[in-house]
Parts: sequence; C-alpha cells; structure tokens
Amino acid sequence: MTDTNVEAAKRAAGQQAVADHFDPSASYVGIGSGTTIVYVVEAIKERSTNPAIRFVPTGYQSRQVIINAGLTPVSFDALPSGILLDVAFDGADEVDTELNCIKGGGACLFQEKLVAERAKKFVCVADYRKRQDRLLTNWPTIPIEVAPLAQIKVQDALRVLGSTDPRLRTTLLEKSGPLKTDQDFYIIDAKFPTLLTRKDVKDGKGKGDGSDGTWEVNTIAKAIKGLTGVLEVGIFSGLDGDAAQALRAESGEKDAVSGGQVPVAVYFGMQDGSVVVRTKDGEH
Ligand SMILES: O=C(CO)[C@H](O)[C@H](O)COP(=O)(O)O
Repeated sequence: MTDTNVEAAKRAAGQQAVADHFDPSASYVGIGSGTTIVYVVEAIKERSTNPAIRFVPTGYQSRQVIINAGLTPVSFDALPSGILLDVAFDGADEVDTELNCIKGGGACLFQEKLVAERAKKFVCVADYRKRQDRLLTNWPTIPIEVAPLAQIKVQDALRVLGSTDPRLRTTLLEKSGPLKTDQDFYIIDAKFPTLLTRKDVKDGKGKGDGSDGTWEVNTIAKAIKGLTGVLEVGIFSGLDGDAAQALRAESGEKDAVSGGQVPVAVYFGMQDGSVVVRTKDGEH
C-alpha cells in the first residue's frame, strides 16, 4: 500500500463526512488537527460560499489550515458563553468499536478535546489503519499532556499504573529537546497493553481496573487524568459525556446528539476507495 492510497482514503472519508454533516448555513464549525483534516477543509471549501461561518481551530496547525483555505478562524476563548459549535470535525489515531478514540499524535489533544466537547456533534475522519476493535492495537501509546515541572513524577506514576515505557516526546530533531505543545507543555507517550471496551469487561475478558493488568478505556483515562501535573489525556471516551450533555441541555439544544468526547460517527477511508461509517449502532 503506497502513501498515495492512504491519502486517497483520507480524502474519500473527508468528502463523505462533510457531505453528511456540514450544513452551509452553520454558524460555528470546529476544525481539528493533523493530515486528514486538510481534506475535510478542502471539502468544506468546495461546498461553502457562506462568509459568515466561523471556524474554531484546535491549535496552530489547524488555524493555518483554516486561513490557507480562505476561511475565517475564531479562537475558542472568543466564543460567546453558552454558544455551541454546530459540528466539529477531527482526525483520530485509533478508534474502537465503542467509538472511543486515541488522539494526540499531533500533540493537539487538549484543544481538540475542548472543541469536541463544545460541539453539538463531533465527527471523526480517518483512514483504514485507525479502524480497530480496541485501542492500542496498532497505535502503540496514549499521548498525555503534562506540565514540564511534573514530567518525571507523572512518568513514575504511569509506571505504577502499568505503563511499560512512558516516554517524553522529543522534536523530530531529537537534539532540540522535548516537543512543546501549543500550551508550552510536554507530551508523554505511555505504552499500555491493549485497552478493553466496556463490553469486554461485561463479557469477563478482564476486570479493566488495572488489578489484573487489564484496563478499560474510561477507567484508565480517569486514572491518568487524575494525576497531578496532567493537563489532558489523549483518550476521547465517555468520561465527560454527562457534563457535555448538561451544557447542551442548559443551552436548550434539541438536536444535541454527541456524547461529548465520543464522536457520533467515524468515517474510515478504506483501501478499496470505499468509506466505512462507524456509529454506536455498528458499521455501514
Ligand atoms: O489528534 C490529532 C493531533 O493531535 C490528530 O487528529 C490525529 O493524530 C490524526 O492525525 P492524522 O489525520 O494526521 O492521522
């Protein structure tokens, strides 16, 4: 499989996700980070001539993609209180059957989570390599954003939770030192065994609470998020869904369907040119 096929898969997924979920009369649209989101923006640009739409970026790269497409960015902290985004699109590093995602391969997980939770619906777009039954199947690590001062302390705590190799992410030119996020924090990439879904735990495949060496997605996300020094964890799961739903209820949104961090749909571009859509009801 060549890179050209992977890029074609990303483009096909982006086109279909935008056709299904982008409304040209939208007011606010979230734009995630990475290489796949570029095709989402390309598809939006093909459809929209509405200059009133404001696009909310999830970091520096995302903002550049919006500007380069001739669209108008608005910073997350400039959004009026109580306003929800009509939709947020983003990529993912891996997705399981319960639509939990690993994100942060591009170090933008904190702002990506803010934007996803603020949207009436969160839609993910990815290529076939990201389509798995469980997290940490093909993607090796959980990205975690930490305060520089707490880096070593958090790495020690991750080892206690069972991470075999929690590594500080460096820049591509390793000699330049640790990679800094848009918040000027560090990223630790923590290796863990493949994560169980809620269904796996119900089916008795493991306790999922770390006591037998297995972790369920939401449980490990909560454990890592609870470590002092951690700004955010690159697991997008049902964790904050209730809070997000409460925010939507408060704003009186009737069409709110997202579970917060968990996408309503994930579009996977496949090797044969087709697109598989995964939702909570299965795949089609
Ligand atoms: O979470 C992210 C950045 O932090 C990206 O959305 C994720 O890494 C997917 O990137 P790509 O589309 O390049 O595969």
